[in-house]
Amino acid sequence: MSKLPIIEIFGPTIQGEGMVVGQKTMFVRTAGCDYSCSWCDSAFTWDGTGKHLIVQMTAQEVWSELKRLGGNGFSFVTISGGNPALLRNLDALVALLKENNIKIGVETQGSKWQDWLYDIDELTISPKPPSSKMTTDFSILSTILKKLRDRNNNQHISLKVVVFNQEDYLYAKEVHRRYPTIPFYLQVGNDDITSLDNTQLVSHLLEKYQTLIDQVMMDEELKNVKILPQLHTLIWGNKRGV
Ligand SMILES: C[S@@+](CC[C@H](N)C(=O)[O-])C[C@H]1O[C@@H](n2cnc3c(N)ncnc32)[C@H](O)[C@@H]1O
Ligand SMILES: Nc1nc2[nH]cc(C(=O)O)c2c(=O)[nH]1
Ligand code: SF4
Ligand SMILES: [Mg+2]
Repeated sequence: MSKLPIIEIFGPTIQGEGMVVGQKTMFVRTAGCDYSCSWCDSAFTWDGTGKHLIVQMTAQEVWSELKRLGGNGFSFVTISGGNPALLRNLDALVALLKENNIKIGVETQGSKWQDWLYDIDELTISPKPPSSKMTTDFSILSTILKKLRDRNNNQHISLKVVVFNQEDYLYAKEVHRRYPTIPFYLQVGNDDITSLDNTQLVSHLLEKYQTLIDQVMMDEELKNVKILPQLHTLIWGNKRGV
C-alpha cells in the first residue's frame, strides 16, 4: 500500500474558512508544499519545523485515525496541507472516504492537478496574492478550472483569495474578473500568526474584516462575492490542530 506524508489529523471541529464555513468536519493535513507563502499560517508543513511530526500512513491508517478521533460523529473530512494536490496517491483516501459515505472538502492553491480532484465535493482553490511573494501561473489555474467545469459532476468549487493589502485586493479583483462564474470568496489575512494574545488578535482581525467589508461595499466591480474571516482564528486564535 502506498503511503501519504501526514502531519496532522484532528477534529471534529468546524471548517473555519470559505464556502462551507461552520461545517462540522475532521481535518487531514498533508506535509509538503510547492509554495512558500510569506504569511503561511501552516508553514510547519513545509519549512522543516514540523519534520518530526510527519508520519507516512496508508489511506486505511488515516481512516482508522479519523475513526479513533471522531467515532461515528462525523460525515465530512477536509483535506488541507501543505498542498494536498502534490500527492497523486491521495486517490486511495478519497475513494475510501467515499465508500464510507463521507463528504470531502479540499484546500489547495490551484498550482497542481490531480484526477482525484474531480471526486471532491467541496473544492476550494486559493490562488495567492502578491503579498505572499508567490506568482500565480494563470495558465495552470485556468486549465484546472476548465477541467473541473467540463466535468461538472455535482461538485462545488470556489475561489478564495486572502487579502492583506491594497495590491492583494486588486489581485483578488483580477481573479474574480477572469473567472466571474465561479463562487468567489475574499478572506481576511492574518498578519499576526504568532500572537498568543487572543483578545488583541481577535479585535485586530475583526477591525481588518470591517475594513475589507467597507471596501467591497463601495466597489461596484465586486457584486456577487462573499467576505469572510477565518472563523477558527476568531475562536481559538493561532492554536494548531483546531
Ligand atoms: C494553509 S493553506 C493549505 C492549503 C493550500 N496550500 C492553500 O494555500 O490553499 C489553507 C488556507 O489558509 C490560507 N492562509 C494561509 N495563511 C493565512 C494567513 N496568514 N491568513 C489568512 N489565511 C491564510 C491559505 O490562503 C489557504 O486558503
Ligand atoms: N478549523 C479550521 N478550519 C480551517 N479551514 C482551513 C484550514 C486550513 O488550515 O487549511 C483550517 C484549519 O486549520 N482549521
Ligand atoms: S500554498 Fe498554502 S500551504 Fe503552501 S505556503 Fe501558501 S498558504 Fe502555506
Ligand atoms: Mg489553517
